[in-house]
Amino acid sequence: MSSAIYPLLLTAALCVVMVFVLASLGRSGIPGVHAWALANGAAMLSLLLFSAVAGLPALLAVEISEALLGLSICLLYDGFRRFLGRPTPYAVLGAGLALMLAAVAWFHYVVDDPDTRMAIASLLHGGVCLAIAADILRQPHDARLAYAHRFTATAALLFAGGHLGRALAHLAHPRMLAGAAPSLSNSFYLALGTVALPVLTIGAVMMVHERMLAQAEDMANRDYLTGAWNRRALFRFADRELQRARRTGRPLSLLVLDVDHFKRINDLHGHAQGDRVLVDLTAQAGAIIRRFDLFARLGGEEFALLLPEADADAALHAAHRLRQAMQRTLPESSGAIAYTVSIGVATLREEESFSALLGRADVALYAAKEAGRNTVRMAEPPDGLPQAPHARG
Ligand SMILES: Nc1nc2c(ncn2[C@@H]2O[C@H](COP(=O)(O)OP(=O)(O)OP(=O)(O)O)[C@@H](O)[C@H]2O)c(=O)[nH]1
Repeated sequence: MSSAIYPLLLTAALCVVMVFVLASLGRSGIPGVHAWALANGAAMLSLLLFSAVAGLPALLAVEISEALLGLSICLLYDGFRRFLGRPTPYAVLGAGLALMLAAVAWFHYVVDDPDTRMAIASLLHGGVCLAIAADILRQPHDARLAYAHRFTATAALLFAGGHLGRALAHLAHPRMLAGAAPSLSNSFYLALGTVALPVLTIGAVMMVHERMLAQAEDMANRDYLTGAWNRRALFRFADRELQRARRTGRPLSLLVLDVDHFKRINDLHGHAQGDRVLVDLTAQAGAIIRRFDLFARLGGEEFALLLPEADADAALHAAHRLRQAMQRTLPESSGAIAYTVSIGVATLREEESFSALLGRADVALYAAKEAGRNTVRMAEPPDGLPQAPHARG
């Protein structure tokens, strides 16, 4: 048995392990997992055929094994496209695979030229690896997913470069890589060709894990109905911001807002329409707030907006903008749904806890309700300064 067979068998075994790993992620419902498992299955069969080459008919040893290996890289690509939420260009992939197989058969039966055969197969693999890297790099993603994305894109780029280099080497130096004696370049290209699929599958599994972690984090920190941060996330974020404000001496403000006569909206239009108001209000806030502000649902129809680096004037300005943006009428078949909000504003005092700040913002909200609703009220200012203006509009 040639020593070149061992890496092939080892990689085939790795592909089997990858199928089991991916099967364990099947329940996650994350798109792409099944395609990646099929890719590893196809690669495993192909590698077994390649390693049994001496005892096989030529068609199985060359065309079928190349077809399975080509199919495996195309399935891998399909998995990444599904994962990234993009349609797979099946026609292009199918045409590429068919062309590669036709060329392989030509350079097998018409002109027996193993170098050109290998170069053509490497071109397909290199091209697909390049497409995988480009798709991952192009996809905008959450910072929490950056590590696995970077790992996989870099690996795909390296494999693309390796495959393309291998194709050139076969074309430029026929027979250089086909010798039985294991030269450095021979071993390098063999290793490269065989480990690409398991390594890219490991990248895919890392990407799935990171996405699942981010989803679990969102489930723990986000409000299910509106997608706003929840009370738990607000308190954790506030704790960090409070410490930062103390350390840097920068201001920190909090807005508490509540939908006016929300019970009436529910009674008049139904609970589902009430929910719609809460979702709409969250979207309005999302369009206004800064990247580092945190908008959270405290519960029911009450929300909070934490404004790092905002003093009383800036917070009041933000509150007026929000109040205006949330004076809305939503079209509905049973009659338009009009809603408004009242807002209480407080700016952090020295040595004040977040609960105390929230309490003062709540008192200011109550004052806004008392003043007739659809208005903004400021909590009593820090250190006995005069009351900030709180005109409607
Ligand atoms: N649709 C919907 N209603 C909710 C939700 N959570 C709480 N509510 C309702 O919100 C209403 C709050 O009513 P109240 O606390 O009386 O306040 P309000 O009618 O908004 O009156 P003011 O705040 O004084 O202007 C109650 O009827 C709750 O059932 C929710 O997630 N969806």
